[in-house]
Amino acid sequence: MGLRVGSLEITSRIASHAVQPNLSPLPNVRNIIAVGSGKGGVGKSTTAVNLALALAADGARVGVLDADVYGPSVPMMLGLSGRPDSPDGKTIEPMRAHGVEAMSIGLLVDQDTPMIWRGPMATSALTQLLEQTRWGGEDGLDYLIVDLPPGTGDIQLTMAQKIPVAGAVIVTTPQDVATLDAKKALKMFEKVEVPVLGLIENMAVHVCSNCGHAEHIFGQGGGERMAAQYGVPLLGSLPLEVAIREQGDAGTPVVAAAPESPAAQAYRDAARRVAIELALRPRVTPSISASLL
Ligand SMILES: Nc1ncnc2c1ncn2[C@@H]1O[C@H](COP(=O)(O)OP(=O)(O)OP(=O)(O)O)[C@@H](O)[C@H]1O
Repeated sequence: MGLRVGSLEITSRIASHAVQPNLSPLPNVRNIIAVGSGKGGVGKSTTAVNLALALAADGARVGVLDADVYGPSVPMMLGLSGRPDSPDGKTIEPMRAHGVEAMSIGLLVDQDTPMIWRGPMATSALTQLLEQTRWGGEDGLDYLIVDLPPGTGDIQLTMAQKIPVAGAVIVTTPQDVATLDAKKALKMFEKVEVPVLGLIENMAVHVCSNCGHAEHIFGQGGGERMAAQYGVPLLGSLPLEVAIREQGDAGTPVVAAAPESPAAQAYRDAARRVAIELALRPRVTPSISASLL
C-alpha cells in the first residue's frame, strides 16, 4: 500500500499472519479476518462492510466475503446487483464497489429464493466461493473480511474451522443478553484456535439528531466490561445513528457516504486497531507464503 506525505511516497506491504494450525493461508489473500456475533441483528454486516471500506481508505487492498448464507446482506449494503462474471467457467471475478471487492452467495442465487440449506451444503458453498473467487487479481488482497452468519451453532463453528482465518472480530451491543451471546462467540473462536483480535460495541449510544442528547439505550459499558473480563481489546464503539442505517440500506456505507462524519471516523479508528492487533500476531513463515511476501 502507498501513502504520500508531502513529496515523500511511502510504500509498505502488509504481512501475512498465521492461521489455524491445521490450515494454510489462501495463496492470494494475505489475511482473512472473520466478523462474527453471538446473536443476529447486532450490526455485524454493517460493521464488516464499514471496516472493509475503512481499511481500503487507508490504502489496503480489501475484499468482503458474505458468508451469511441465510441472509446475505452485503450486496445490498454495497449497492451491488447482477451476476458476477466467470470468464473461464471455473473461477469467479469478484464484484467491486466503493474501492473494495465483494462476493456473496446472494449474487449467485435468486434473491427471493429462501436458502434452506443444511450445514454441510452451506459450508461447502462458502468454501467454493472463497477459493474460486479471483481475489485481488494479480496482486492479491491484504485483507479479506468475512461476514459470518450470526450465532455459534454447528455451521458457524465449521466455517470458523475450515476458513484459514488470521483473526476474528466480535460485534456486540452493550445489552447484557447480547454480550452473553458474544461470550459464546468468543469461546467458539477459542475452541477452533482462531485468535480473537477484539470486540466492537455497536449501538453503544444514541445521539438525538435534533437536540444532541446522548442516551445509552442498551445500557452503558457492556462492551468495555466484557473486553476487560475476557482480556481482549475493545476495538471500537459505534453510535446508534439513523445515518448508519440509511446509508447502509442505500448501498453506500457511512465510511463512503460521509467520510468526515464522527461515525466514519469511529469506523476508521476501529479498522486501524484491527490492523494493529493483527500486526502483533505471529507472521506466516516465508516458505508457506512465498507468493505473498
Ligand atoms: N450503529 C448503527 N446505527 C443504526 N443502525 C444500525 C447500526 N448498525 C446496524 N444498524 C442497522 O441495524 C440493522 C441490522 O444490521 P446488520 O444487518 O448489520 O446486522 P447483522 O448483525 O449483520 O444482522 P444479521 O443477524 O441479520 O446478519 C440494519 O438495518 C442496519 O442498517
